[in-house]
Amino acid sequence: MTTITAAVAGASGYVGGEVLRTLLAHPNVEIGALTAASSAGSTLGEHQPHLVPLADRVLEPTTAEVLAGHDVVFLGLPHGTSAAIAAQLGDDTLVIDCGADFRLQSADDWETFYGGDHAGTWPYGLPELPGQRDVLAGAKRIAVPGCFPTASTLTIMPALAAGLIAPDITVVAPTGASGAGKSLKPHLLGSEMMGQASAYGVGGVHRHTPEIEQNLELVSGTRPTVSFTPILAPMSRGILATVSAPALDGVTAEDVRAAYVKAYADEPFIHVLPEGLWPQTKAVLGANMLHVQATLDPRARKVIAIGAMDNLAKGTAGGAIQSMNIALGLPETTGLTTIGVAP
Ligand SMILES: NC(=O)C1=CN([C@@H]2O[C@H](COP(=O)(O)OP(=O)(O)OC[C@H]3O[C@@H](n4cnc5c(N)ncnc54)[C@H](OP(=O)(O)O)[C@@H]3O)[C@@H](O)[C@H]2O)C=CC1
Ligand SMILES: CC(=O)N[C@@H](CCC(=O)OP(=O)(O)O)C(=O)O
Repeated sequence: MTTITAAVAGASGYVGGEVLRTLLAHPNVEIGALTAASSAGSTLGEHQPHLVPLADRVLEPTTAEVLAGHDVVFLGLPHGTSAAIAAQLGDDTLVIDCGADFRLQSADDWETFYGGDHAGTWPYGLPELPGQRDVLAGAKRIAVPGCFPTASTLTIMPALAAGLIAPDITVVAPTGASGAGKSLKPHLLGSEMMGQASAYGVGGVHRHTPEIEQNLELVSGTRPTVSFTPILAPMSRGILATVSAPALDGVTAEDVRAAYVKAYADEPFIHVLPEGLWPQTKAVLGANMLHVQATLDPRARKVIAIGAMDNLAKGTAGGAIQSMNIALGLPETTGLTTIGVAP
């Protein structure tokens, strides 16, 4: 059996932790160096108590010297820090960046939504996009999508691809606190977020907006308008992407259902729910899985699609390992579970 060595930078963070949890179940992977910043020198168990098999491993500083020599390096680092590290890792290493630095194709979009210089564009790790598995096969650099772009794109993609909707898409998406990472932020204190839901990034300013548009342009050939509103909900993990768009003349609920069933019939990590059932975030917790359902609102003449996904699993670590499998020529589903944790 092929054995792959994998290092994880940012191992003390939420993404690093979920990458490691997933890699521990991967039959081909041997876990190598684990790195962090302020936590270097401490053990992984101090930060990730659930990762018992790695509890005694000591976190090293995040340097190219420590990360070199592995087949795969996962970067779970803050925005803006990946490019310098990646530039020092040779083309014989597969570098998988879970941050945003290499996701966008347009330097203008980067400047508008992130500011500063655009580091570049890497093969985009969303295998379900048209033609993307070919792009990822043999890739040596992969940009893991943002969590909202994965959920939103996959939730509306079949309706757009089948020509059922106008390119005027609205996304409203409750999400859990883990999406913001581990570092202390006042609005994520339990006293602030327990028992309430609150919108943020309102008015087309959230940085995932151009990424969703970029993905959907690949689907339909023209760039749609996306109005995206995220909502912080009192949960740890999860996204419930609620996506709507005007239905074109003559489109029926049966057309919508048929488009989703057909589009995702062979996708191992997307489950179209039986008619009448709607996605729930708990059903996909810890799973590399999107649950999706769609219908027509006949009075408003809108297609309504809802997708549930774990932001850290299919939304980051699971998606990253799915793309890794494709890049390395392994079966795409290796080491990935589709079974959630509920209630
Ligand atoms: N959370 C999520 O749902 C998702 C996150 N992402 C992206 O993944 C990346 C990591 O996110 P997340 O795990 O949530 O964040 P966390 O804040 O939980 O973890 C950040 C990690 O990066 C390390 N780190 C911090 N500063 C530096 C630095 N200057 N150089 C090297 N390492 C550093 C931290 O180490 P230490 O503990 O020692 O400070 C920690 O291990 C981000 O780019 C984020 O945008 C992508 C998709 C979803
Ligand atoms: C609750 C919360 O703050 N969620 C994050 C999710 C983004 C994310 O994790 O993706 P990136 O890799 O692009 O940072 C946010 O909206 O910014």
